[in-house]
Amino acid sequence: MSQSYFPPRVTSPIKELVNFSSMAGERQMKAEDVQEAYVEQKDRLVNALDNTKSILNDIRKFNKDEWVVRYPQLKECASVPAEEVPRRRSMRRSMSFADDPATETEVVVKQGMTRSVTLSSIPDSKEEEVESELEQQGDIQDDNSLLPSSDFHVLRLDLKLGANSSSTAASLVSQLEKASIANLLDDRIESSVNHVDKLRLRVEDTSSKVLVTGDLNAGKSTFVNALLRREVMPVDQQPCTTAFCEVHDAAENQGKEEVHIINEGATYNINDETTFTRASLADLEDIVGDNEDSERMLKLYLADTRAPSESLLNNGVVDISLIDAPGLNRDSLKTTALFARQEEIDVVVFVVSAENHFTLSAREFLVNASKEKAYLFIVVNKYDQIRNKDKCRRLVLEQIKELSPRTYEDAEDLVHFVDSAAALQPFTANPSFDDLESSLRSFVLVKRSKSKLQPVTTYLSNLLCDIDLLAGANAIVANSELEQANAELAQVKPVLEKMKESREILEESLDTAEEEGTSKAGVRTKSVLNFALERVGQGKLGVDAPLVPMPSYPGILGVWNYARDVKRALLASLDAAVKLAEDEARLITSDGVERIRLLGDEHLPEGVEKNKRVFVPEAMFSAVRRGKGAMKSRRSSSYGSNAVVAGGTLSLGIGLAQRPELLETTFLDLFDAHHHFSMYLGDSHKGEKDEETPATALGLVSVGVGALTMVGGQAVGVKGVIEGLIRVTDLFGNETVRKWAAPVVGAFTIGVTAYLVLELPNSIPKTIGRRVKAAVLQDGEEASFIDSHSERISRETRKVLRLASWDLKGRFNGAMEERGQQVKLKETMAKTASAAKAYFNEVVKKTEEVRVNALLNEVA
Ligand SMILES: Nc1nc2c(ncn2[C@@H]2O[C@H](COP(=O)(O)OP(=O)(O)OP(=O)(O)O)[C@@H](O)[C@H]2O)c(=O)[nH]1
Repeated sequence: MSQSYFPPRVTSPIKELVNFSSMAGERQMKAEDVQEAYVEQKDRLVNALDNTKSILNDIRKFNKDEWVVRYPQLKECASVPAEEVPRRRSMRRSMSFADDPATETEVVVKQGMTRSVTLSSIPDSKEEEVESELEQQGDIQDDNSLLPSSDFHVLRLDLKLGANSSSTAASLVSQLEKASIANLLDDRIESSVNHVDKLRLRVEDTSSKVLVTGDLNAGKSTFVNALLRREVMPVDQQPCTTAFCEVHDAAENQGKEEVHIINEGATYNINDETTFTRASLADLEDIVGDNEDSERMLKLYLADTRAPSESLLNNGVVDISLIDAPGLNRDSLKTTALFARQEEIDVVVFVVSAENHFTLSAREFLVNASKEKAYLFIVVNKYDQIRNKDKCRRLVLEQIKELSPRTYEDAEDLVHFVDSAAALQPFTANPSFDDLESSLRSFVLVKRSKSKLQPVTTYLSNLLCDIDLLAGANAIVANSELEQANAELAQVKPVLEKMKESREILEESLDTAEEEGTSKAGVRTKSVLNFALERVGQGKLGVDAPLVPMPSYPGILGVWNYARDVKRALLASLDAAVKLAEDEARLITSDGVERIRLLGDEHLPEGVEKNKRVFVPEAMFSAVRRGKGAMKSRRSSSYGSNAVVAGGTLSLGIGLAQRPELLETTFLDLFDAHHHFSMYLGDSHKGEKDEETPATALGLVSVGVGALTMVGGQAVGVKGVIEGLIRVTDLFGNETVRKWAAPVVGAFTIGVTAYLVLELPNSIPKTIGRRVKAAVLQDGEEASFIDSHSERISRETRKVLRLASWDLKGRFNGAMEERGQQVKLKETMAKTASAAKAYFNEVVKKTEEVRVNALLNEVA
């Protein structure tokens, strides 16, 4: 006798159930063992379900709070053509993710003893190691059913992805964000958790339901009565059963024998009186008769006084309930078929009359039911009525072979030819019915394990396999993100450290550059202006290449204009000297800016944008030419907004040659009495060339001219001089004066003439130069010409250098902040990825533990 309700090569306790069922004669004795094995495996599965649920809930939480769980997709490696590679190569898979189908990573799917799948990225697993490992598993791979699945079973998302997916579908999916897919996955996991809850309830449910159905009048009620050894169900030659009568042990109803008529639309609850109406067993026939057309559900509680080893209901092992269903007439076929498909129906017992064999409706029912349950228990009733029993047996079995092949294979256990009516006769031996009863008991018990535990086992195996795939793939992603973050950290962190270290040095260097540039510009300005002023003081042009040349002496008649032109030329040369100083400052500033640029090159990390600002030396000191036109031209300047434009302030000197008060020419410009007196009295300044000039008559002339200026005031022209002379001659009216005046006038005349002829061309520039020098050095309340220019130019230089230095500092600080943020980001990324990697590896470990503890490895 072979019994194969389970696949071959099974070593679990369930296998013992099978063995039990195949050992005729020992069935009753082993009933307790069966139950024990069942309970053990049930407990293991309940435990596994609880642990799996906790893993799933944990993944959901992790997905929500810590890590967006990626949904992997495995397919055959496109790079390895199937016909060219050894079989073991099929373990290589190409992994992509639903949110990024274009990026594929080759992975190795390590096949365990079961459907468990361990993923590892190619670099993680040494090629040879993998190959040899796979070779060792050769025998397992020969079994196609054990080949690793390249996709999810339970947690599959309907994303229309995969090896055969069209590019359109793939591109559509690629638009899905990681987070949306993680949400879809979360929903899927949630429904899986709910299913786990349902499975747990089902596994914990100790009852087992046996549905008895068959053709009209086939003897179903008689058969149920025979099993109960009591005439409980109404038996009639007329078709009578229209209700579903579910028979339970009275122990479930506090030992009370009773009928509960379930109220229409109510969900039966034995503890809720509103869901049913109580009735006496004696009224059952009437109740069934009254409800002929309503297909009511009745609950019958019966006390079976027989020993547990004999009784089906009171078997001491499981709570079995028998359901006497209406015959398969046209109206109830559908209802019964539907009923048979319900999950809680563990066993379908089909009663067929030996006289009629299988009717059309019976065939239809059997074909459908065998799809659902595979094994059916068939009772060929009224066998006593058959004369040619062998022929009947042969014909019935042939039909069963056709209708339910699996049942036919185990016909010895599952197909019974009996006389149910005779079984009800007291004290009459009925071995065939006893055999049927015994087989049915075993079948119910074994089927119970099968029907209740197998779906859980299969579901759990698939689910754990999916969790493995999910966790393995995410561990790979986490690992690659960790590596990437660490690699990026290795690049960015030293840069940041270096920047931190060099920040102070850079700031100091920039301050130095600014200070040095500024002071150099100031010093140079002073030196240039000093030199120029010195020369001007000597009556020479302040610069070698003057804008206005020194005029040539035009003769005595043009002396006035000559003095004015000399003054203008000298003043213009001072202006040119200022310009020269500015030009030098420009060069110094350029050097400073370049120095700052080099500091930037030295201290700024790679990839930082170069200074967009352009230093335009010409734009320096441009604001001094203020006025509407100047401002306008600056605004419309071609230097653009990024040009370093630093304007100086209008101070002394710029445009000296344009300042009317300085240009004003007086006699003092021609004859500097004070100077000549000083010279004459030997109070000249040290170092002045005039010091060497001998005190001649010219000195006296100067005195005269000085007097003249006293008379004529400051602003006299040639006309003024003549008028002065006339006024002097008036003095000659006086007698005393007339006496000594003659020689004086004579000397004066000679002196003036000599002076005019000989000295004026040389003395005018010197005099004017001296006066100009004195004027620009003591210009009102303002600082001296040299100091104010030096201050202005150095301020301007500082402004430009500071701007360049601030710009560099800004970019340096910006770059440092950016690097700091990058480091922070990468550190967080590395931390998250590292935690995720550890977490998913732990999940893989946990699922393996669950699998091992639930003995799933042995029954898969
Ligand atoms: N000789 C003989 N008669 C039987 C046997 N089983 C049932 N009967 C008779 O067949 C008739 C119908 O039996 P039921 O048990 O009412 O049949 P059923 O299938 O429950 O009928 P419905 O529920 O109305 O479809 C009754 O008269 C029984 O006495 C049997 O094994 N041998």
